[in-house]
Amino acid sequence: MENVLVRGIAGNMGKQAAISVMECDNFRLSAGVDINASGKKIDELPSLKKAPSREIFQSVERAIKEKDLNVMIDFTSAEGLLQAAETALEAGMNLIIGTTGLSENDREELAEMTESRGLSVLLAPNFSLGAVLLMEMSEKAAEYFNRVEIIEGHHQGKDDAPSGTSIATAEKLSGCQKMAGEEDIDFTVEGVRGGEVNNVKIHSLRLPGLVARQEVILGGEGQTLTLEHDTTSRSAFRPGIKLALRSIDEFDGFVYGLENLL
Ligand SMILES: NC(=O)C1=CN([C@@H]2O[C@H](COP(=O)(O)OP(=O)(O)OC[C@H]3O[C@@H](n4cnc5c(N)ncnc54)[C@H](OP(=O)(O)O)[C@@H]3O)[C@@H](O)[C@H]2O)C=CC1
Ligand SMILES: O=C(O)C1=N[C@H](C(=O)O)C[C@H](O)C1
Repeated sequence: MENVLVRGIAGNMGKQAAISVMECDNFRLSAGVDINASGKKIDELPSLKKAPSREIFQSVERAIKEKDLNVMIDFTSAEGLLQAAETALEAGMNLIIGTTGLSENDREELAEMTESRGLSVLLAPNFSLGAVLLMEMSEKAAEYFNRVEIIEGHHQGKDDAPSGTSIATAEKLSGCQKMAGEEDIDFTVEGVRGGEVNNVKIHSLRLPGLVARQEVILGGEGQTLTLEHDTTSRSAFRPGIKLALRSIDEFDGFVYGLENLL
């Protein structure tokens, strides 16, 4: 039986991660970490009433002192993530990270600290299988189109933009921009053409009523192709989190993207 710590357990996704652990044989929900909920028990959190009555700690250091832990799942924010990851790796834990907002440098640092300790880390910007398939299909479609742009939409509480998923998608599609380069347009409103990752334009919506969505729109001579994925409930992320848990002992080193486990 492997003991799992969920960091960010009181948040939207921490709860989904906790339920995923409870639904996986051979894994036990042993503890949580969360800034504001520390001192409470997991089963005191709304929507986790059926969870085991285990402690929520203030920090990973504290959790490690009190518990024997094998895996950490992280859904928090980019700030402080590398430090927490290093502490968990130092204690010999494998990591599943869903937190977004990390830079390319952060990813490289994570990869280095993973390899040097011979442990396993999965960093996945999206655990919903549909979103992962959308990325894969977009990459295939991009072979046949000249241009591509991404529109991503999320709830207003999201603290990073553009989304981790859109960044990962743009990184897969950069080869598509055969006619890339600044358009010959007078921009009367600054920023109106969106932001850019690897030459791919990304437009970010933040609106009440949205959970998460992404459109990849490819343009070619006389036609466009639109691939769209909508997450209407965060339960969509659970099958991917469970897949990550069941796979965590089957690979070594740093893996970026759930598609590598499919
Ligand atoms: N990979 C994927 O499939 C998905 C990834 N995400 C990503 O997951 C992350 C979390 O999203 P979401 O659950 O919606 O966010 P929430 O704000 O709902 O949850 C985050 C939780 O983590 C806590 N927290 C933040 N920083 C720390 C810290 N340093 N130590 C301990 N606890 C901390 C927060 O506490 P407090 O509220 O007090 O700050 C909060 O309870 C985001 O980066 C988001 O983009 C989201 C959905 C899917
Ligand atoms: O913050 C969210 O909600 C989500 N974040 C991830 C991202 O940034 O891509 C995944 C999903 O879109 C939900």
